[in-house]
Formats: sequence, C-alpha cells, structure tokens
Amino acid sequence: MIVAAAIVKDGRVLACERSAPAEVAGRWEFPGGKVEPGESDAQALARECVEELGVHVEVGARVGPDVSLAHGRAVLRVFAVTLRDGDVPRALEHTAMRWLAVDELGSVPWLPADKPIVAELPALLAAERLA
Ligand SMILES: Nc1nc2c([nH]c(=O)n2[C@H]2C[C@H](O)[C@@H](COP(=O)(O)OP(=O)(O)OP(=O)(O)O)O2)c(=O)[nH]1
Repeated sequence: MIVAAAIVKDGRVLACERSAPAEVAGRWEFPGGKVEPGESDAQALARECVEELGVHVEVGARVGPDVSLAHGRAVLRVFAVTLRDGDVPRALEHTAMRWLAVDELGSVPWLPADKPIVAELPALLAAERLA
C-alpha cells in the first residue's frame, strides 16, 4: 500500500515534483510513500509528511478511489490532510512544490495514477472553503 496526502490549506492543495527515480522525475504527486509493516495508513502518512516535508499533519478522510499501480502490485490511497498550526512544508525530498488553486489543478504533469484523485479535488477544495 502506498499512502499519500492531499494537504489542503486556504483553498489550495500541495503538489510536489518528484526528484527520482528517473522514469517519474519531473512528474507531480501527493507526498507520501509505502506503509511499513506494523503501521496503519495514518501512521505511515504522518511519518512520510515529517520525512518529506518536515511537517506534522492530522489525517482526515479518503480522497478518491484506491488506484492500482505497477500492474496491480501496489495500491495508491490518498487522504485529505491538514497541517498542524504553524507548520510550513519544505521540499526536503522533492524538486519543487506548489500550492494549487482549483483552476490550477491541471497546470502540472501529475503521475498518471493520480488523475482519478485529482478529479476529486475541486469538491474537496470547495468543502474546505466552506468549513
Ligand atoms: N508518494 C506518492 N507516490 C505515488 C503517487 N502516485 C504514484 O503513482 N505513486 C507511485 C510512485 C512510486 O512508484 C510509489 C511510491 O514510492 P515512494 O518512493 O514515494 O515511496 P517510499 O518513499 O516509501 O519509497 P522508498 O524510496 O522509501 O522505497 O507510488 C503519489 O501521488 N504519491
């Protein structure tokens, strides 16, 4: 299982540019990674957000469907995530980061598996604005 974070703040979502490996470098994704043995999805996601962004997060609801990766050898599961007050993400492992507003969601080359997740973001961003 790969878990990843749709970090939402002020009507925008954080997109991150992969630095490696070569075949996906330059593609954009949600920060995250593999769930390690003994971890829950939420624990893995919280750990990855510390490692990749230096932030503490609160893990919320699922976003979009489980997406099959690598010919069914892995599954990508994305969660809505909020930052702990005052925490500011830094690109510790990514080449670049951008906070995308709803009209900018198509402005980066997402990893192909992320497309059905990105399709759910307008509703997620709208809901956050109302909250
Ligand atoms: N984190 C993340 N990975 C994604 C997304 N979309 C997508 O296809 N993937 C794929 C790319 C990689 O093949 C895999 C995640 O690998 P990773 O390199 O981020 O995981 P990790 O940090 O645990 O890996 P490792 O280098 O520690 O072994 O999932 C996404 O939105 N976020």
